[in-house]
Amino acid sequence: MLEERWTELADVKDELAKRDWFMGTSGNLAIKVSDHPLRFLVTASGKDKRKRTAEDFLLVDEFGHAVEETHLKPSAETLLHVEIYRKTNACCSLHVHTIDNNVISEVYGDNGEVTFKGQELIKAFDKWEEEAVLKIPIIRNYAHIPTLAHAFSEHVSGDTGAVLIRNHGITVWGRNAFEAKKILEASEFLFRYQLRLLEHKPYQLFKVV
Ligand SMILES: CSC[C@@H](O)[C@@H](O)C(=O)COP(=O)(O)O
Ligand SMILES: [Zn+2]
Repeated sequence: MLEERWTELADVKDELAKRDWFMGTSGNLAIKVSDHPLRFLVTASGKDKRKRTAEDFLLVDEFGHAVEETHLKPSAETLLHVEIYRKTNACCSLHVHTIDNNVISEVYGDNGEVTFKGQELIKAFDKWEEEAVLKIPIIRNYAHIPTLAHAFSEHVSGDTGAVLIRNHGITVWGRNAFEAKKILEASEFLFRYQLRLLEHKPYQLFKVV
């Protein structure tokens, strides 16, 4: 089980790396290994997530603490992943910093959310109705991680979801690695689309959907 999950997460990490979504040492990923007790693999802190090594992940508990003695440190943002597994049935959570998600979070940050409507890729969020509306919350970026995790937690519900952290990045979750990656890719598509649209129709910025 542990090995399977490790490989699954390492494969997703490689795919996101191919898209160049791990600038600097940014980004962190997690995958659930067991429910009772809660155990999940999370990326080790401060690493270049574009590299694949035997020390990429470590197993942590429901507090985000390493389960075994190790020189590795869990991701600085492990508490956000803890909130996801504490509050939902999600099994995988992904966090990336991209230029697009940062710009979107700044442009729409004062609204506390960004809204999408009439875009086919909204279906990736399991919204199949004709005029589906997708709202992605945008929270403030706190340097103090327990405070950030608390603010983040208010928007964590449902087994799939996404939250933007202003001028920082996005964290998404899904029932498995495939679904979390789908949500992440769809979000980044929508952000790029919205930014391109604003170049051509700047008034869209002020339109309330
Ligand atoms: C130096 S990059 C940004 C980090 O502060 C953080 O936001 C991040 O995404 C990666 O931190 P990490 O502790 O490696 O999981
Ligand atoms: Zn981050």
